[in-house]
Amino acid sequence: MGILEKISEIEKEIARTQKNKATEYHLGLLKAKLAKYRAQLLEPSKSASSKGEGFDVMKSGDARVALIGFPSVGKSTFLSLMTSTASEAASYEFTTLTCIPGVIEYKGANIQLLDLPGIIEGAAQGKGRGRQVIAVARTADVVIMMLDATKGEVQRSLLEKELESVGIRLNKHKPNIYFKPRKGGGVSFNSTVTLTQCSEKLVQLILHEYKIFNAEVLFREDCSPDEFIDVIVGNRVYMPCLYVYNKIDQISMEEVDRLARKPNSVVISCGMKLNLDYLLEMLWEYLALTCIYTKKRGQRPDFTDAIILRKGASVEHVCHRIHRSLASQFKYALVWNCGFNTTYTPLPP
Ligand SMILES: Nc1nc2c(ncn2[C@@H]2O[C@H](COP(=O)(O)OP(=O)(O)OP(=O)(O)O)[C@@H](O)[C@H]2O)c(=O)[nH]1
Ligand SMILES: [K+]
Ligand SMILES: [Mg+2]
Repeated sequence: MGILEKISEIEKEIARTQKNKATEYHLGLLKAKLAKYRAQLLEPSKSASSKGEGFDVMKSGDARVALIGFPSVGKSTFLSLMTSTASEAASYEFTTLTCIPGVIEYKGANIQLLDLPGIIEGAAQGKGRGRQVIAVARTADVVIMMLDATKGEVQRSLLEKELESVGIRLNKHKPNIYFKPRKGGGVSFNSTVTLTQCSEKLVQLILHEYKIFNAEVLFREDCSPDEFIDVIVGNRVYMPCLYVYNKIDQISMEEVDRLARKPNSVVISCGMKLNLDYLLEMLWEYLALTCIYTKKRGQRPDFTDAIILRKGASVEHVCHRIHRSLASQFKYALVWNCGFNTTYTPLPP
């Protein structure tokens, strides 16, 4: 049996297994198996053709945003609107076949925007250019999931499922579980909170499935078995995602209103250039970038030249951006109106 068949067998079994106390362990085990097969599926295949030409775009600028969506939702139209790069747009599906980079200049930052081919159901298993697209998505700082406002919600959940199945976690934080395999001593299990979804026995079972017999596990949060598996597997990507509903020129005001109220969502029309400014504001927020301006003694700051860093960056990060020798000679900094961490925390080596 091929991996795909095994995956589908397990998925079917999970679907037909009733969720209750008696089946809890069985389900946990199935999920662990499922995650294992998916991981195998994602291992780069030996044949060179799967790599796909036209997808290895260099990272550049201060941040990277990937455009993910079904065909013909308006991704290329959006790239051409927001950047000085033109990406061919047309009414037929799969107009775009490679990764097309553009740059959005905003608040002095250069944000790399990547137009990508449309993806469809089954993308994660290699349908269309799904795998290449998803591989690019993993390298982004934020994903814009572009949706056609005239089409149903099913698009959104299908794409979420595709990304989920390859270990991309949208708008979720890393589960707060301490996990450390060790040489001996069995599994030591502890939790600082009451657990309603996992138990020591279930954790043991899942670990055994991964052939881990010695480890330290500490739950600091009431996590689910899936979240625990994510921690064991380890290569998950936790990524902010903005759901962008395009083509609102085609739907009623009531419908626009309904979509706009959904969490993490923005409504736009590329055709009529509606709400694009607001989308940029939201994107900026999701990228969590901050502008730092330097000033000379007795002079006003130079607001035309910002140092762009992630929120949470330290003064040391700023030093490194200015000159790599600055941090070692650094004595103190005067910081105004800061959205960033002013304590001096040495960078990891
Ligand atoms: N009505 C309307 N049509 C739009 C809007 N934005 C894009 N379109 C149209 O939608 C069609 C598809 O646009 P593309 O930009 O090619 O879509 P895409 O997502 O890049 O498509 P693929 O590259 O094939 O995946 C084109 O005919 C566009 O003119 C919009 O806001 N409103
Ligand atoms: K198209
Ligand atoms: Mg396109």
